[in-house]
Amino acid sequence: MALPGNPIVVGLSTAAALLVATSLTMGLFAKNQMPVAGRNIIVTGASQGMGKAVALLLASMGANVAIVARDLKKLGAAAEEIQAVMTANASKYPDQKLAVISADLSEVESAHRAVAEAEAQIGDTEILWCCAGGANPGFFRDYQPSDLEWSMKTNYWSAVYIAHNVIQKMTSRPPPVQKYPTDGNHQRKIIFTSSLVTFCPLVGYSSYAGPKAALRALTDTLRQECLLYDIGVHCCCPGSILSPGLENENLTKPDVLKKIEEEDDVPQTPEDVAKYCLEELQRGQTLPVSSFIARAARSAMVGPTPRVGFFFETLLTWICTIVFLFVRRGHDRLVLQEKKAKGGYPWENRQA
Ligand SMILES: NC(=O)C1=CN([C@@H]2O[C@H](COP(=O)(O)OP(=O)(O)OC[C@H]3O[C@@H](n4cnc5c(N)ncnc54)[C@H](OP(=O)(O)O)[C@@H]3O)[C@@H](O)[C@H]2O)C=CC1
Ligand SMILES: CCCCCCCCCCCCCCCC(=O)[C@@H](N)CO
Repeated sequence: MALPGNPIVVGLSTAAALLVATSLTMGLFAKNQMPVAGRNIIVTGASQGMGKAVALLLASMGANVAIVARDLKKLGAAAEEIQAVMTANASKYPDQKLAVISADLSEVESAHRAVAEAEAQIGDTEILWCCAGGANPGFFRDYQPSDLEWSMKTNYWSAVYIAHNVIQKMTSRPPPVQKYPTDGNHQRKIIFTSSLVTFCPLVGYSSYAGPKAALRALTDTLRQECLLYDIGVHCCCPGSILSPGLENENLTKPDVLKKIEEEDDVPQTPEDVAKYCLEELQRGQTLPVSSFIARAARSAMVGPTPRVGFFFETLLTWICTIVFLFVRRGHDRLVLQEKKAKGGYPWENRQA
């Protein structure tokens, strides 16, 4: 037979072919899909937690940054840290700009004002990264209607009003000339922040999972429309972040949810979340995650959303679809234990 007989040659060429195939699918040879140096970026929720870490990271890489949140005192403290990073950068990236904007983004007029002020100070928006959000965990039956509305405003409208305004502005003018051109993709971008909860809804997050899943659905839909405008649309889905927001929500978090989170999730620092989400964005991932657990959950829930690293991600999809059956049953079991601890259904012998 005329097959290449030498096993070393066969072995080496197979290995080389596999390496090239995986490297291509894993995006190793791919271009940077999100260069940030010299670009104008609005970061919302940037006075603390993940948003502040994102703003600091982008500033350290040479971006012009506009930070938006409500409380001016917290904004001022964050601005000092960001300004220090920019000052240290001055020789590499001269004239880096920082804008500090106080606005309640859940109000449409304030959201529009925030964009106008940001653009007056740092220039036309090239990237909007929405981090503002927060959770008020509890049981659905115990919420007031206003609690449910609060979550929708805080997580959904605070991102949608500003993104809508920025997209209208972006599509009415051509992309700007790059101050630091690279061979990467300088496409403009909208980035939302959802949560791992959008892949694995959990007891206690009934007010939060809806708006966060809505952001993911919006991302998929808007990504498709934005092919018309060459604007990228992405939605970060991190697990627990060691932020002031998490400390605060833990004060009212149901015990059963705390238990699930302690067992299944390892909280990350805001800095790690910012770093890994940015790496995923630079690889072009539509739903960036920052931990393996979130990546596993995403793979089971990715559906038609584009994925980077198709072969590996699809293999993970097959495995995690099965694993998820057991994970969910484990969570259900913890909920049933909670029912027992509480003395049955609420209308029976209920203690709490
Ligand atoms: N912490 C976690 O465990 C996880 C969080 N997430 C999500 O990641 C994002 C960041 O979370 P985290 O780091 O905990 O954030 P924090 O809760 O610590 O901070 C929230 C930020 O958003 C701002 N903000 C809140 N509401 C508004 C509003 N209406 N208008 C303008 N700014 C607002 C806050 O400032 P101010 O109050 O002054 O307005 C603050 O800067 C959120 O979207 C969150 O849902 C996702 C997964 C896990
Ligand atoms: C295939 C296997 C997948 C397994 C997945 C199991 C995940 C369970 C852990 C859930 C952690 C919740 C993190 C998000 C919290 C959040 O968004 C709030 N803290 C907001 O502030």
